[in-house]
Amino acid sequence: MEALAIGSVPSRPGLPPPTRHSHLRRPKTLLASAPPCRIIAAVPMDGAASRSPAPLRCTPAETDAVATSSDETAATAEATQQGDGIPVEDAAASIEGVDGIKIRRRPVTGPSVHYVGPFQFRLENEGNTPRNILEKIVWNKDVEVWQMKERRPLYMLKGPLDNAPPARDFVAALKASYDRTALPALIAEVKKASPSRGVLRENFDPVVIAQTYEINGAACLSVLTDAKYFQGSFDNLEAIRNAGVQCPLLCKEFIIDAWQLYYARSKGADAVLLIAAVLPDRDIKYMLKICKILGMAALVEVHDEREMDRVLGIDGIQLIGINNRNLETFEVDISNTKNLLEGERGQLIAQKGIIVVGESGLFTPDHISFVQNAGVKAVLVGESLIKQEDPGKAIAGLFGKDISHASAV
Ligand SMILES: O=P(O)(O)OC[C@@H](O)[C@@H](O)c1c[nH]c2ccccc12
Repeated sequence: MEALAIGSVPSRPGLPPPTRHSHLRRPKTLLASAPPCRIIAAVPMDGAASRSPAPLRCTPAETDAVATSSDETAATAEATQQGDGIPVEDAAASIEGVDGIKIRRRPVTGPSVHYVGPFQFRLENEGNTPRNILEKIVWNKDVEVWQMKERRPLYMLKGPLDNAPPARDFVAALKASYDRTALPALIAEVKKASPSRGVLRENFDPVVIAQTYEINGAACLSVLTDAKYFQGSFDNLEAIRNAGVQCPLLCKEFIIDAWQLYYARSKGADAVLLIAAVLPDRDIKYMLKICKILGMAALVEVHDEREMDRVLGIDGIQLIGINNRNLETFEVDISNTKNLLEGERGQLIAQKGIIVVGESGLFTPDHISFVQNAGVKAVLVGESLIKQEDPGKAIAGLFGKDISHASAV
């Protein structure tokens, strides 16, 4: 495999410049214990993209180099994710052990694409094949963010933010709605497609959908910005913000790098999603601080007891989202919300004054009462609204009553 060391590798910010073959460097112990690579494809580089179903390109982030959200985490992440000096099994274990996240944030054994002269080879092994959709999304996001950062370095984003209108108060909007309706406040989601459900709505005008959600009683809106898996965009977020919508906006993104927080704010976000399955505790803490500086709220999403306990150990969290959908398997079970709020966890949440948001799989007034009885004060709803002919009118159907400001509640 070392013979395939051809091509140059751009350096990643904050890391030493790569040596000539550093992108193909593998720890000896890893080489010794890793199963032999399978050669999946060998194609000439010219015209390869048009013949290959999934065009192969060697992008900077497909290298072994690691960029993390904080300098603080860089050292640990580099050590664990490159697996330097530890056998592959131990490398995998320590990655899983990084502050409790189960997914691998980057391919452990480096890129799967290699070049020999004009040929591209995809060499797949366990370490560079995503184990589930969440890993796939996050690995792709890593490449994407790195490219976006190259185009718009942080200093370019920071300047204009000084004169930008302040973020709207996402948490206050949820509380006001709950007080007004005595029902969970609605965060209505502007989502065209999802990896589990495919395209949810063909005729998709994000601004019109956002406006109809607002008129019909949504407290806040959630706007998908991931393009590859959800057909969302930051243009949608910006367009909704510029169209005069008053509701605070949640940027629904897979955040892995603090740069994305600044970018989201620059596009009009008032809140961001931080997914505990993807972020180690110290990244969550670090990002919460930046959100505070930017005036944005953070919805910290959990799916199981372990993630909930991790998050309850972090100070300063105002919003916890319980996702009823397992992002690794797509299974949806709304009793997850109830299970995670039972007993001491529910008591601690109440003591800390945290607002819990029930997320995913909510379709009927019974579902809404079920999660409300479990203790949620807000719900995040996408599919059941967006699939209806008039997504705004669908809100009254979901709650069993009109919750718009116009209605006498
Ligand atoms: O369409 P649903 O089942 O109502 O789900 C909405 C929302 O909870 C879901 O889109 C979601 C929850 N957490 C996420 C994280 C990333 C992408 C999407 C999500």
